[in-house]
Amino acid sequence: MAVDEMQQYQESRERLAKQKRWVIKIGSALLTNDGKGLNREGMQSWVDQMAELQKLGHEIILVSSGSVAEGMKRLGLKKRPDEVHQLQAAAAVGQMGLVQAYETAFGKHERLTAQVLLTHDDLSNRTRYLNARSTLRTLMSMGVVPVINENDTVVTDEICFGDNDTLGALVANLVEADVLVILTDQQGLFTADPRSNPDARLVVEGRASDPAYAAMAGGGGILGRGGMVTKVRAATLAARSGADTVIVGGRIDQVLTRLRAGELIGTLMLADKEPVAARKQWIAGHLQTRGDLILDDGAVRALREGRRSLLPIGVVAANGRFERGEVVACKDERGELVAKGLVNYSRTEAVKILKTPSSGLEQALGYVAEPEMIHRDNLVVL
Ligand SMILES: Nc1ncnc2c1ncn2[C@@H]1O[C@H](COP(=O)(O)OP(=O)(O)O)[C@@H](O)[C@H]1O
Ligand SMILES: N[C@@H](CCC(=O)OP(=O)(O)O)C(=O)O
Repeated sequence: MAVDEMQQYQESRERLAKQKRWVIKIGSALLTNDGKGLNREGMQSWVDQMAELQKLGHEIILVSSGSVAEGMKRLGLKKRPDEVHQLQAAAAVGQMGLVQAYETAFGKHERLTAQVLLTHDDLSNRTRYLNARSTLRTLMSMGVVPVINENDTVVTDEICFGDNDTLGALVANLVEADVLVILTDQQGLFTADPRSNPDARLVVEGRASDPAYAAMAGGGGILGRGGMVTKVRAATLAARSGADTVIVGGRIDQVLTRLRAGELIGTLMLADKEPVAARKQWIAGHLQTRGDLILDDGAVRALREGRRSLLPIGVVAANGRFERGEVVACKDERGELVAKGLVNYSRTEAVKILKTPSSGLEQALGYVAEPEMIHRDNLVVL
């Protein structure tokens, strides 16, 4: 490796180490001791490291596979069932063991965990997306570690394909993570599948948008079956909201704390844009507006000059038909477009809280979903 190349790689790792919010995905291939139930020793070690990262000020969200493998052990199944309903049943049985194991492991650090089961559909439905986002944000603010897995009882595509990598990336988008770490059974992404190509070399760093990496990636093993293809795709998805992805060997001693120390381990796949810029481009470009909020002059100034959130007190009218989580246009009283954003309240709710100070929301609605009408991270000023 050339000296300046090495220096550039080192600098990227130091930047990575300082990032605050990490989604950590642990794959079946690692978690399950080659199919003999959960690898509890490994789990305790990753949990110890996550607790260490939390002490250093990082926010941690865990996406963990392993339910099918643990269910197989509990049910005494020798091989992974071919029938989907049996896989679903195994996942439901195994999920109990999985969350028990994490709760015990984090309990040693006096940390609580929370079980969150999601489907891809939950994350493409705007209302459910915002609900999941608020729950996860609240858990994080309480210092609780969300332990997320696919809800295999209600969806079957992923369980057949064995792909929690995509879920990891969608969660990274959902919580606007800075980093997605994918822990797996290989040291990282190699130029070809190392199981069949002994000459394959480890990729140290690349851009998530570079199509060359998809071509290097092959399918997976018997337990976790998505392979590297889904990990590379996950890096591309995570990059949409600006998260960098590291694909790295979970068996590397102290893997997470070493990433935190800026060590050059695994493969770093960089996003092209900063997180907020990426998210705003997504809001501005891809989503249709469902209604209009009319803002008073003070609110227009707060958005244009102060880069603030839009509060209900500055909204004088709400037109159209929109639900929580949909995109609305924000206009001034002359009808000129000021901004677009993901609204926290439906139109029916919004009309009840026009010109209302944050302290009056509970009285007007009977509950408070969020103090802002639109949070500034979800707002694109035009
Ligand atoms: N280019 C590659 N570099 C590294 N591993 C690869 C590559 N192509 C395919 N693989 C395979 O992907 C597997 C990891 O994927 P998978 O079994 O789905 O793991 P997990 O359960 O962690 O998601 C590795 O064991 C490896 O054999
Ligand atoms: N949700 C299931 C399957 C997910 C799965 O195996 O994904 P992966 O670890 O990416 O290969 C489980 O927890 O076993």
